Amino acid sequence: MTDPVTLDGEGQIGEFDEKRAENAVRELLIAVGEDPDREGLRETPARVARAYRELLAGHAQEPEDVLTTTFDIGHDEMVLVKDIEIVSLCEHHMLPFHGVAHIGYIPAANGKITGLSKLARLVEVFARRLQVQERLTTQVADSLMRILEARGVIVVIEAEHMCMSVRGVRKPGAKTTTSAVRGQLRDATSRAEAMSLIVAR
Ligand SMILES: Nc1nc2c(ncn2[C@@H]2O[C@H](COP(=O)(O)OP(=O)(O)OP(=O)(O)O)[C@@H](O)[C@H]2O)c(=O)[nH]1
Ligand SMILES: [Zn+2]
Repeated sequence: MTDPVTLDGEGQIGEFDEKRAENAVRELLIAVGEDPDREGLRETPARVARAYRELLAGHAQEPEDVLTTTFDIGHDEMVLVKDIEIVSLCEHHMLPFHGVAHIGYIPAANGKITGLSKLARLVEVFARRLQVQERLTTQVADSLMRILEARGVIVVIEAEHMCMSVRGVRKPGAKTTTSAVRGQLRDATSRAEAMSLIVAR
């Protein structure tokens, strides 16, 4: 039998086994004292399995799959896309965390830039995996540096974790901010400038 969930460092895992996920949800329903065969729950294992397939679709994708369209328009100043809504699944509790990502980069010296929507698609690739917010942030930043050969990158993610709001410590509204800054944007002045654009409303 192949091992279906072997994580490597980049979060690539095996095929999503929908039947196995369904069986697991059925077991969970029994474990919490429910009758999985009652009318309202009959289709639930299949629905939940489909939901997880969707929420974890990024495990089957690579950043290269979405950072495809590149143009050379000779723009060499920062490009910043703000308030990209994200939903991810925390790997500790498998509960969602949701919020916004802000992504800025200084294009390569050869002026290679990508389509604006591709930045949002890139976040999706990594958000639709079992994650911690810090890793999500650094994976987006490192992919942009590597694939676009960007001269600098800043990624800031602000999110609320359901595992902190609906259970455990129960602090709804608490927001976590993470950032990853690479290349030329690490310079104090550039970093401050980028941050001021990100916080400006
Ligand atoms: N750094 C980091 N921590 C996270 C993230 N998502 C969830 N956590 C934390 O992971 C930790 C897991 O702690 P544990 O003590 O093993 O689990 P727990 O008993 O459920 O912890 P509580 O949430 O405090 O009840 C918790 O403190 C969560 O808040 C994340 O994206 N980044
Ligand atoms: Zn959690």
